[in-house]
Amino acid sequence: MNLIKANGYKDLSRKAANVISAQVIIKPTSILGLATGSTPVGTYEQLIEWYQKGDIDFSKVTSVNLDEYCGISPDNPQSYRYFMNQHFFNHVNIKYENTNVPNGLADDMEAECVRYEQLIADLGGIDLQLLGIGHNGHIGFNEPDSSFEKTTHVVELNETTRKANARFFETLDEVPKRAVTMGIKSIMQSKKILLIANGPDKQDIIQKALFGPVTPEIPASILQFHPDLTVVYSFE
Ligand SMILES: N[C@@H]1[C@@H](O)[C@H](O)[C@@H](COP(=O)(O)O)O[C@@H]1O
Repeated sequence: MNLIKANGYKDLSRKAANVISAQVIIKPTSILGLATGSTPVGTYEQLIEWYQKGDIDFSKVTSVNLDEYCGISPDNPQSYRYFMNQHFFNHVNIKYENTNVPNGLADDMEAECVRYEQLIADLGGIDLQLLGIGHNGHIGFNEPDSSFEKTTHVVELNETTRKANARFFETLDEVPKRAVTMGIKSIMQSKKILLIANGPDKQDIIQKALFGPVTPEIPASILQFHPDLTVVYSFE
């Protein structure tokens, strides 16, 4: 595990963007696993800035996002597809057809999970997966559970997660109750993982996830077993 302490959010964003940038420069056809949430926003901003300066080229990159809410259309500003377009895809030269987010509106969610998992396999797996972390240790939307759910699946979001995400919605009632997420196996099979955590409220869960027992009650704790994990954090 490679632990990198950053001095505040701007520094964290720059350091995380450096890891992604190095990946894309070394392998322009990289498969990037991308994440939503407030933490990666600064990382995307930094990457956009470097793209605009001509330092990084996304034209051959393919992306696969971790998760999406069920029952929300891609045009809905609260959807993760919309988030990715707004915060990243619309500002760089990644080809839209090479960007993938699970379809939360699929009629048959089971089939959508199978399709998404197969898509990742057909791409040859993820080269670098970016992850944030929820206060309960969730990664993607893999919520604390009695076992590690392996592949892409539909989850019932728990109350802490819905409350934490309610800030993006008008009311808590509007926060979807279900989401589709890559599973632990999908994430763990990524060749490299970059976990980012920002703010004093993430210190406790990072401590538990990285240095406590590996348990599905703290989904991120499985990352201790990943052979190429980089964690960039700032608890300021
Ligand atoms: N599904 C996302 C996660 O992928 C993200 O890591 C988490 C933390 O978000 P934030 O970075 O806003 O704390 O929020 C959501 O639940």
